[in-house]
Amino acid sequence: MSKMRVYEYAKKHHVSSKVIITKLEELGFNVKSHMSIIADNAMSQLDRKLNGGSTASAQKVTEKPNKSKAEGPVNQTKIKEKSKNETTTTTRRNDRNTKPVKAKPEETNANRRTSSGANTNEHNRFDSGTNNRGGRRNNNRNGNNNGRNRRNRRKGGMQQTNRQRLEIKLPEKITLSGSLTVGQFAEKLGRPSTDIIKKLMALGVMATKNQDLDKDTIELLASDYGVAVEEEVIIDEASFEDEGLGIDEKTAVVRPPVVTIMGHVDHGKTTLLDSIRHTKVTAGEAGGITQHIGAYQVVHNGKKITFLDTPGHAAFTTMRARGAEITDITVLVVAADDGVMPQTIEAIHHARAAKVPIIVAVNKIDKPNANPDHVMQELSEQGLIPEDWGGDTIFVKISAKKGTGIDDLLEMILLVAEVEEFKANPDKQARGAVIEAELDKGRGPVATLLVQNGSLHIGDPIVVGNTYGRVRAMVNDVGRRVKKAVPSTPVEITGLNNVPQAGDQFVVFEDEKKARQIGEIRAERALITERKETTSKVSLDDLFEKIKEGEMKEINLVIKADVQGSVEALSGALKKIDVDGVKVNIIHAGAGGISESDIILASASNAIIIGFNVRPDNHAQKVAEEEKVDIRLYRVIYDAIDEMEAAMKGMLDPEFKEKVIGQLEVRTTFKVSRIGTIAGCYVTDGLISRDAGIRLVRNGVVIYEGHVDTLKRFKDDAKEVKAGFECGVTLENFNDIKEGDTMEAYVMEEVQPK
Ligand SMILES: Nc1nc2c(ncn2[C@@H]2O[C@H](COP(=O)(O)OP(=O)(O)OP(=O)(O)O)[C@@H](O)[C@H]2O)c(=O)[nH]1
Repeated sequence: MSKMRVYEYAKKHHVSSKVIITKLEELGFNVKSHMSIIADNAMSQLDRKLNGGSTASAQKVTEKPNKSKAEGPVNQTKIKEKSKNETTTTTRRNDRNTKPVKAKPEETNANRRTSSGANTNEHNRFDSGTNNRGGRRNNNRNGNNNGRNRRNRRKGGMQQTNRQRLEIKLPEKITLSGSLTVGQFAEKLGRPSTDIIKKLMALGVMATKNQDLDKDTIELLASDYGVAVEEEVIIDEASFEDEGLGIDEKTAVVRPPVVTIMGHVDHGKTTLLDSIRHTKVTAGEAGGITQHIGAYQVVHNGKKITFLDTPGHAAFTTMRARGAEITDITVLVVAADDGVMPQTIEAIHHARAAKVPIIVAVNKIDKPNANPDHVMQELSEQGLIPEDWGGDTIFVKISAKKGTGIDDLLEMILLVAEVEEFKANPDKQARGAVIEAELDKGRGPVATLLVQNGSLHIGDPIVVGNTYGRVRAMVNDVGRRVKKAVPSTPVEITGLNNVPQAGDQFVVFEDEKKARQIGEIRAERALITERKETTSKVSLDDLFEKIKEGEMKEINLVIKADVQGSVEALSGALKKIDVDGVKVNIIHAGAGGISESDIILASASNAIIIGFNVRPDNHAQKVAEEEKVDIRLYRVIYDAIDEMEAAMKGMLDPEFKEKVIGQLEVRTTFKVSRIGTIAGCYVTDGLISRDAGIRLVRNGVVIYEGHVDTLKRFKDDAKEVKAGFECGVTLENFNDIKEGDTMEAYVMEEVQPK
């Protein structure tokens, strides 16, 4: 029996949720709301109570025996219901004759087949004529010769029709996209519609020629004729992201690896990129190295490596958030004099979420206080164990500033590339992603593309994100005009009708007309999507639906908390939740406020953010809204765990949701002996009201949560103060307010269940 919520059950039985809640309470079950799931034992008792002892479906059948005549598409559920219906009726008759008949329709048919002795043809399993006769035979067995004669006459006629039908050859397979009407299905089979209608009747479904059949029913009927059903593959060329890069393993050849450099602030990412570029880009190339197109290629030992010239994980994950997976290898730069820092860990999590191998570059080894062993030790704790210590992570000691170890690093990148075997088909039409794009005053839209498969040529008709055009000019990373770009090559192109976005994907089409058509469709779709503000991102509210529909087997979480201890406690507890075999997967956990980087990571990995005693800053909040990332904030660890578990079980209480109504900055404070600390605030966004809930935030961490005690405009009490105005605020039982703190005003709003 599948799980059902109270309202679903009520709907099924055409009564109000209240009736069901009352009945459940009468049965001694505690029901929270109409959203509550009915336990299996409760459901069976409820079924009995509602139906006076019979099952729910039997009751329904008794009341409405001809429900199948109702309009609407025929589907398997209806058939199953009808089969039950049929069965119930038969059982009753047989009860009277004290001859019980097996319940399942197949078995009834099997009986019929055996008793008729002749027809073992699978194709006629559901033949309505025979099936009805089966029922009649039971009734007529007590010596009704008229019935038998009639049956024999019909049987003769039937055999003749079957012979005629055999002459019309059935197709081996039929194709379908979505549903078909009875008439269309019959036409595909080369059979009269009446045949199909009869078969449906045998299944207890009354259908007309124009009635829609769903896919399952079509498959069922077709298999009865021994005909296979194939889904028609409609290639939506405008949704090329779904097609992947189209790499053909058989003809694929090795391509250069694409490398991204990540690491903590000031650990030397830019210096390393510059150092590689200076030492490796051949001097004397036209344009030299003045050109910057967001990526460059170097040659080491005769082999090419492509570097993305935008250090930092923000760029990396923004790409991923847009669906582009372009990095093959991550070089994690860690300064030997500083060791593992928060962004080092973040970078590890970003790379892991993207399933990209990591090479560690221990930088600044020229410094007197450099301690590479310490870095190795710290990274081992993060699961990156050096090869020297028995692990499988490559560590290279470098000085980006002095150029030490750069060759070793490149050597190692090539080694990883060799092991991973990055391949592409240079002979295909090009596909890839946008690294950067901008509007150039003179040249119009300019985009740096990374060719990921195939080769890009001058003149190629192209669709890039929601833009299109023809590759007018193509320039490589050293400023040279080129006619062709093979896989893993970054090139800057002109000729697009608009500016695409970083991370957008591109595809070359056979002709310009097609490219234009596809580009326009995509632009239009993007506009509609933007208008609808639709999102496929997961939120705690819709988690259960996704689990139920089998869409989710893993729930990705980003956890942020005020201190490391809470991070560990919360991560540990959340990881243990296991509902319906769905696993909680923590892709990043760290101490500190919720930053834009957290949001982008969550967006790229379709994760929910769990914040404990922390808040997103204003910018992060805006990005979260844009990216539709669900942020859940808690002050009690158990609330977080309970809510996550409830959401996974579909029991999330949807009644109230917090709505932030305003943001305030504390600009000064006054201490008044009898009153306490008065915060002189400026409302930066929205408003604050007298009855609002307040959160006091210091450096991204929630210091206080409670209520406004007094709210004043100058000396007068105020009901609310809007953005752009100053006010005096005191908080209930709290005085530790400091200049520079921020306040978040919120109210609780009732949410209508979906
Ligand atoms: N001694 C020494 N200094 C280095 C080395 N690599 C980088 N630095 C210095 O470290 C500082 C930061 O280097 P950057 O390359 O800007 O670091 P980054 O990681 O790109 O920094 P952000 O862009 O701010 O994230 C600069 O002053 C560099 O000169 C090195 O190998 N040795």
